[in-house]
Amino acid sequence: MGSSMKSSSKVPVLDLTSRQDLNPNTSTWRSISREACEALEEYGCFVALYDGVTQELDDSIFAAAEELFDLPTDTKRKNVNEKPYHGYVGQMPVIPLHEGLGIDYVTNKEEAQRFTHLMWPRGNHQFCETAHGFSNSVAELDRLVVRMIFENYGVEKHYDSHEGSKTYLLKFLKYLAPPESISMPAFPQHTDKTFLSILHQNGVNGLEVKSKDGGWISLHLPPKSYVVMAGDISMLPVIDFTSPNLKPGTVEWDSAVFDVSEEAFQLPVEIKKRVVSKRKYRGYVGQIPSLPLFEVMGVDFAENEDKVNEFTHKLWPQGNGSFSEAVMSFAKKVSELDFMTRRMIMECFGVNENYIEKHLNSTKCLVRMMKYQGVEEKEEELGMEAHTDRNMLTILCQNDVKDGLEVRTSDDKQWIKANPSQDSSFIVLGGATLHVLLNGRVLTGVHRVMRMGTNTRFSAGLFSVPKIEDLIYAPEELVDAEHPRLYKPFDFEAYFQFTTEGPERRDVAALGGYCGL
Ligand SMILES: O=C(O)CCC(=O)C(=O)O
Ligand SMILES: [Fe+2]
Repeated sequence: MGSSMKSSSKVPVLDLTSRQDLNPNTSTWRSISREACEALEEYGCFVALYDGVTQELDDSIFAAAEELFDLPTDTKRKNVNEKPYHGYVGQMPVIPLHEGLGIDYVTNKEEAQRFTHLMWPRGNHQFCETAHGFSNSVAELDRLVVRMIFENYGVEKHYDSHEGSKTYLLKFLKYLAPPESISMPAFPQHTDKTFLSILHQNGVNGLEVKSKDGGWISLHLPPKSYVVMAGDISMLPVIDFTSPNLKPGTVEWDSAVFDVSEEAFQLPVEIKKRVVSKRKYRGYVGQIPSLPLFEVMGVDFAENEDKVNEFTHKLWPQGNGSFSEAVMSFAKKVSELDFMTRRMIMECFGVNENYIEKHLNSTKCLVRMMKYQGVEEKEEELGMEAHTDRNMLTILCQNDVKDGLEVRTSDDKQWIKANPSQDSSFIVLGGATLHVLLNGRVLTGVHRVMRMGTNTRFSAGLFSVPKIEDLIYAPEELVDAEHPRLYKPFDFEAYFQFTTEGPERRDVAALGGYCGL
């Protein structure tokens, strides 16, 4: 579980109390915002001094926690939640000192009441008021910090939609003292799967954060302080490409894209099999024994009306205009983002204009619609195995089931949830072809889909794929003494074929073996 080396660094403490009179557009606001972001970049957290929670609530929240943990285990177990670590956690052999109970959607009064009623069927007004009141006060701190972050990074126009799409979970956490005062982890190292987490504790220290040098920093928290911790979701950069014409997340978009894919997947298996292709990952794929939750429909040449209609016709001989229309408009709209992104990347690396033009016209569109059945159990289940994409660029979006896609960090140590930051977000992934074309300048990220929760997740992706006739090679301007040419020109189709002959062949390492110099 990693080393226990201590670090001498200190996590910054920022004063966010009312004495600072924090108002947007003041210099204090801007400088504290900058400090907050610097701390999040450096340590992934900071300590906030905050007086928005009254002394009374501060006292009563820990009394409430004690009262809650004192309930019989069977009662606590009634708090089930399909999301891991949201319901009751306790009596786990690997973390014997720990117990946790989550109240999901706690800032909503009815939800706080529902939880209270579940634990105390005869009612516990005091508990409910405390949990709800404390959460609302801490949510104010969350909103303050999120506003600071958004403004500091110049994306304030997305603040409202971010806020609108957010819900709050209050977690009560208890850690028993270890026996005979030996020091042992009460909870293993991890990152939070949230955007931000805010932690408050009674007078007993224990939380440690890992610094960039790998050492552990112990947090000694003064009274009225809160640890503001960046979760995985804020680790992925968000880039604003908002265009008035591209409106995912709207009812129209969702119904265009995800309704038709639902309709297609509802067809009987024999019909879906009419579009099975010899080429894996095209046409229909489903009923894979190792991935029972997963099905996909891939429409190749989605920019070409005849090809799309031909595909549609195989599924619906009587025709289905809305399916063809949805596939083509998805391809057209998302291609704009694909072209823009690829152009920006290439311009950034100094690729000449002629090559960029030629390159942009050398791809075709594959639209893939994916379905991942929900799961009953509390456990996570694999929806799509870990892999890298082979094409140029992949752009993904999903229905209202945001959880699922995860990307692995380049040190291979962690999986980060790639949840969209808001309804209108797309996830952009570079494929192996882009990696070759840019002479290794961009990485090809390993990603997978994990399912949890009972709802069915639909995702849709635009895959820009080289046309068969073009050889892929890095232009001269990306090759110099510092960046020797890494790969021979390669034929995408032949490479694709190579990768289908064994799962390990999709690794970037295998790419080196295939066409490395
Ligand atoms: O469904 C998703 O979000 C991921 C799909 C994916 O990685 C793929 O089709 O290559
Ligand atoms: Fe993928």
